Amino acid sequence: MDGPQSPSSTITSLNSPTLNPRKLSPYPSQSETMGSTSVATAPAVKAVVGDAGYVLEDVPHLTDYVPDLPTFTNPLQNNPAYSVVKQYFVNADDTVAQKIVVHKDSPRGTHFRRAGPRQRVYFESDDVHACIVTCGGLCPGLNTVIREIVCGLNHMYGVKKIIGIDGGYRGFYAKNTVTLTPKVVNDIHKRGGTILGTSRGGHDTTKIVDSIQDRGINQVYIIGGDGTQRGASVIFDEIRRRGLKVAVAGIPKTIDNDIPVIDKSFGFDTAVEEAQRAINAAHVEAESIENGIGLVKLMGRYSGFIAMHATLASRDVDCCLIPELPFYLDGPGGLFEYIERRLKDNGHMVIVTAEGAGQDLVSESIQAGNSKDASGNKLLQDVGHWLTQKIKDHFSCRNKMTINLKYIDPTYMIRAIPGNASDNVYCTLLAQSAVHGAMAGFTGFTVGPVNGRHSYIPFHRITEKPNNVVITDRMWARLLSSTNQPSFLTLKDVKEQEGPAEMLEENHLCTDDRAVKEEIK
Ligand SMILES: Nc1ncnc2c1ncn2[C@@H]1O[C@H](COP(=O)(O)OP(=O)(O)OP(=O)(O)O)[C@@H](O)[C@H]1O
Ligand SMILES: O=P(O)(O)OC[C@H]1O[C@](O)(CO)[C@@H](O)[C@@H]1O
Ligand SMILES: [Mg+2]
Repeated sequence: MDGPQSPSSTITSLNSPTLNPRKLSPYPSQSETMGSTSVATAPAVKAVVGDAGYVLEDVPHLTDYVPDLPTFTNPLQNNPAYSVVKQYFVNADDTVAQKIVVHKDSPRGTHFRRAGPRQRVYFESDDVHACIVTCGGLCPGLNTVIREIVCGLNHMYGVKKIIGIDGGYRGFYAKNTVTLTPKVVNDIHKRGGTILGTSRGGHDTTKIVDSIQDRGINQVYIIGGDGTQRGASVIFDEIRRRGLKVAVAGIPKTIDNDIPVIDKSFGFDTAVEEAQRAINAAHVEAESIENGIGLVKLMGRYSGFIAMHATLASRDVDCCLIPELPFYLDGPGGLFEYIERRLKDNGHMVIVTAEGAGQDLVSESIQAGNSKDASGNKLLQDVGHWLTQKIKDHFSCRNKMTINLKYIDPTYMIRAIPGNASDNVYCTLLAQSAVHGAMAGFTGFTVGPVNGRHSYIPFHRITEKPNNVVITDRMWARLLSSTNQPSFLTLKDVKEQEGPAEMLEENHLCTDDRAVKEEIK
């Protein structure tokens, strides 16, 4: 059987006694979303509950709200490249476990629908009219994802009508579109940025869905971070409310790696690799001069993954500061004391700070306004300049010690480069998984690897909370042991940081989500 739903177990509806979809659902209730026009709507959360605590958090399907849709043979069945591959098509029942470290009696936990091609599709190739949009900040690999969506649609499914939306969400209603063909996108993966342009703000749901409807678009590929996926979720809600046969697929983009559930985001590896160049430069500068300090600022608004991984990779870093780590400057166990000791012991040091680190401290000393960008994200104070000044002031005070501090801010240089080899392969898989999902009629999903297997994840799981570094986790312990920096933590801080035991598990960049487990209890 190859259909949208797993044949096993029960489909949990809005009235399920097992899960409480109102608490899980980011969507308004049916009565809230239904206007005067009456269309069939699917349950806000699709969950299949099985034995031993198994839960499939499924994604919506066009058949949930558009009745009697015909299906077609997947053209890949006759594609010379793919038809020879045994088991190329994904079994309709395949799901991917979010939790892979299990104990004898522990519940099997949350699963997601496995991504990949299905035997039957819900679009005829000639009828597909796809569009691609990129939103939010830049990230290495954006162009690769665009390229591979275009090539995947064209080469695998014979789709010819593909357009690009110019300049993010507002491009749907304020700009002309761009025609995308395999020829147009052939070389773009070698360039940084996005050939489609991007923007923050400008998300007008009604105008966007009007534009989708007016242009006859029936597959929407939305590449962007947490804000973008929130925008994609409300676009999907409106499309479903209007009863349109339009598949909405999100491809998660975030250089900060702050999207939960997925193993890691594309561009992250490239960013960590590129950050090594800045850290090397800081180290060369610092060790060439007496009491040299190299300070490098890396991206990471609320999540310090780039700083943490760049530090671990480099081994030249003596101190890493991230948004998740409360630190302090003065007194025993503080940053100044550590710098002094390190300079006395080693003659030089390298500090890496994520841009979001120490924002509370910076705001205390600089009268911070509450400015936001066009998407409503808080604009951060420059921790790099602030730290530079603070360190210089501290050591020059009463001629304490002569130091030489060099500050390097490579943030935009890192963000603007093309994806590296491994990110390019990763982007290809993301794009192809999104294409397979949309062709198979799935909608309202974000695609991404969960424990190494590409999966379709409902929007609300991606947007409900950010992925953060857990500083009571083993990865941060490795960092502390590599840098020898103070932990800056009191026992009380540790207790507050600690979640249940599973929060302390390692293996993945992403942190586990407890919401559903709480629901199931
Ligand atoms: N809650 C929301 N509802 C609808 N649209 C949103 C929402 N949040 C953000 N958006 C829209 O999504 C787009 C991108 O959002 P944002 O600028 O926050 O970047 P992002 O996708 O989070 O990427 P990144 O933060 O990694 O650069 C913007 O056009 C913004 O208007
Ligand atoms: O200057 P912009 O374009 O607003 O982007 C800066 C932000 O974008 C990010 O790279 C996320 O995409 C953050 O790390 C950073 O704070
Ligand atoms: Mg964001």
